[in-house]
Amino acid sequence: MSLLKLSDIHKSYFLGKQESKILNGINLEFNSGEFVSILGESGGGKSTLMNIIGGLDRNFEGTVSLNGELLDHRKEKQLDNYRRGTIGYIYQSYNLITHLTVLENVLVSLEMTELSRAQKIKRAKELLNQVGLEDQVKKHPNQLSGGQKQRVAIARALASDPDIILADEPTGALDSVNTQEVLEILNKIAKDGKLVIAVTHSQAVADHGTRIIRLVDGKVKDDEHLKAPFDTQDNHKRIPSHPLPASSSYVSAFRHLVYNIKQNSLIILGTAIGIFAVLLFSGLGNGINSYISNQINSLVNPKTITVMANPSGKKLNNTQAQREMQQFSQNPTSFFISQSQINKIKKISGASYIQPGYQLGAYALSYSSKNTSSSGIQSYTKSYTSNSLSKGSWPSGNEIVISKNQAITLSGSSKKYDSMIGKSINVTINWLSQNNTPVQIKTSLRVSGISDTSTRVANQITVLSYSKMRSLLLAAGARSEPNFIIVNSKDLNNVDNVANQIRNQKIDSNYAFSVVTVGDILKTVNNYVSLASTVLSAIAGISLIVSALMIIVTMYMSVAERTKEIGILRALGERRKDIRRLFTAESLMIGLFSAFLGLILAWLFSIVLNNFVYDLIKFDIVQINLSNVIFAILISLFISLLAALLPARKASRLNPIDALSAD
Ligand SMILES: Nc1ncnc2c1ncn2[C@@H]1O[C@H](COP(=O)(O)OP(=O)(O)OP(=O)(O)O)[C@@H](O)[C@H]1O
Repeated sequence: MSLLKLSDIHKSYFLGKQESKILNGINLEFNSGEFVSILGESGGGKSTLMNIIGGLDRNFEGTVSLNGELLDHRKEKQLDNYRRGTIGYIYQSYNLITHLTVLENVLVSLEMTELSRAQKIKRAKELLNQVGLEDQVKKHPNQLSGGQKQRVAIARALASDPDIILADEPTGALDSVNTQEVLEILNKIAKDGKLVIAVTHSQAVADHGTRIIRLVDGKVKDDEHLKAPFDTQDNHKRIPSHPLPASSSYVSAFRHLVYNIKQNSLIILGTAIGIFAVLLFSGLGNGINSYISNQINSLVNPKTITVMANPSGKKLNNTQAQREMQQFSQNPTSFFISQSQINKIKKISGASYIQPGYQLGAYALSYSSKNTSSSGIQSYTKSYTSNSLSKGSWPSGNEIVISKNQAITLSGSSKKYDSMIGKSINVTINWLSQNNTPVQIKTSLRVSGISDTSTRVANQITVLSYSKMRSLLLAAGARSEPNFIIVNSKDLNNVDNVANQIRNQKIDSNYAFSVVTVGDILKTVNNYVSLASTVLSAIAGISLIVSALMIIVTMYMSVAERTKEIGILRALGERRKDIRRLFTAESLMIGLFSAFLGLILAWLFSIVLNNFVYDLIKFDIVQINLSNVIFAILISLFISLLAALLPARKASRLNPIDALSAD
C-alpha cells in the first residue's frame, strides 16, 4: 500500500463563467523514502497540485488517500489534523514569520506536538543544528541570507516530524552553493524515510532525486524512476500532534503585542485615559456621597424619624413628603398636630420614644444694641447629636442655644463669640394667636450653648426646650399645638419599617402623616450625586467608544499586515479557531493592560487629590471601591473583545492559499 495516492484529480479555475482546466485527471502513488521532483511548464498546475496534496485546497475533484485511507476534504477538522501531523511545507519565498526569531519560527510548528516545553526547545535547536544554523537562533528572518532562511523553513517543516515534505521550488531563489546544500538536506530527509515531493523548473535539481514526474496539459506525461526509493525502516517513534493549545495563542499574541509596542502603547494609553476618567468620576461620586452621609449622620441622629401633619391626605413617598413639608412656612395652620394624632403614633411598634416639637416663624435676637433675625426657631429634640453643639450645653428651663453666626453678631467678635454663653439675650418670636392672627412672644433667655453650623447642612440651629417654648406660647395666648413629632426607632435597621407604619396611618380615611427619615434625606441627596457621577462617567465612557474604534482599526490593519502569517499558520495546521483566538487574545491583552494602566492612573490621581482636599474638609473625597475596579476591568475587556470580533472573524475566514500568496 502506498503512503500517498492521488486518484483522478481534476481542478479548474473559473474567471466568470469561463473555465480554465488546470489539472486533468492526475493519478499518482508515492512512497516513503522517495525524493520526487515535479517538472512542468510555468502555469502548468504544479503549485495547484501541491496545495491539493498539502490539504490547503479543498475545491477539486478526485481523491487523496493516505496509507489507504481516503481524506475527506469536506471535513475541515480532518484536514487540519492532516496538515498538522503529516505535512511539512517548504516554500520558494521561505514564508517565515518576520516578528519571530529563528528559534520561535521552528517552535511554532512544535507548539502543536505533545512534547514538553524543554523537549520542544531541544528539538528545535537540534533541527537548526542539522541545517547549520545553531548560532543564528536568536536572529530575526530579516537578518538572514536567502539560503539561511530556506534552511530555517526546512527545520520548521521537519519540526513536527511529518511523513511528507512538500517543497515548492525550494531552490528557486538560491545561488548554486546554497542550492547544492539544500538539495543535500532534502536528500537526507528522504534517506531518513520521509516522502519528499519538490516542484522545480530545473532539470539539474530534478536529477538529484529518486523520481521525476513531468506534467503537461494538466496530465502526467512522464513518470521516471531514477533510482530506487531509500530504505525505510519505520521503527522510529512518531511525535504525536495535537491542536494548538490556547496558552500558545496567548503567548504568540503577547509576542506580537510587544513586537508592535509603539503602536499598541498609544492605543493602551488612549483606552487607559478613558478608564481612568470613568474610575475617577465613580470614585468622586462615592466620596461625595459618603461625605454627605457622614456630615448628616454626625449632626442628626440616624434613628430619628421626623413626622409632620399631611394636609394633602394622600400617601406620600419620601420625595413628595419632603416637598409637602416645605409648604409649612406658607401655611403653618394646617400643620398643627392634634392629641389624637399623637396617640395614633404612640401605638406604633418599634419606636422607643416619641417627642412632640415646635418649629415657629420669624424671630429676632438682641443683646446690648446688637440684633439678628432669622426664621424657624425650634424646640430641642433628641434628633440633634452632640456634634451639632460646638460649645456649652443644650437648653433647659430659661435657656437658649444660638448658632455660631448669631453669637458672632451678638458678641461683635468672630473670635470671642463664646463669651455669649451665660449672657441673657432678648428673644422675640412671631407666631399665631388662637384666631390665627399674628402674635409676638417676647422673653429674655440665657445662652446655654452655641450650635455648630460650619458644615452648612443646617443654616441656623436656634433652640430652646420644648417645655419653655410651650409655656411661652400659652402665656402669650398663642396656638400651642406641636407641629412636628420626632419618633425614635429602637433599632437602626428598623427605621424604614417604623417610618412606613407611620406613613400608612389613616385618620378619616386620609393618610395622616408625612414622614422623613435621615436615610430618606440621604437617599435624595445621594440620588442626585449618583446621577451626576453617572452622567460624568458616561461622558468619560464616550472616550471608550473612540478607544474601541482605535482597536478595531488597529486589528484590521494587523490582519492585513499579517495575512501571509495567517496563511503560514493555517498551512502548519492551525485551525480557524486558533487564528481567531490569536487576534482576540491580542485585543484582550490591550484591554487588560489599558485597565491596569487606567487603574494605576486613577489610584495615583486619587492620592494626590485626596491629599489636597483632605486639608480642606478632613475627608477622602475620591473613594474608588472594589466594584468600581471590577467594573473598569470588565468594561475594558468587553470593549476590546467587541473590537476584536470582526477583525478576528475576518482573519479566521481567510482562504489559506490566498493568504499565503499575499504580498
Ligand atoms: N486563484 C486562482 N484563480 C484563477 N486562476 C489561478 C488561481 N491560482 C492559479 N491560477 C492559474 O492556474 C494556473 C496554474 O497555476 P500554478 O501556480 O499551479 O502553476 P505552476 O505550475 O506552479 O506555475 P509556476 O511554475 O510558474 O509556479 C495558472 O495559469 C494560474 O494563472
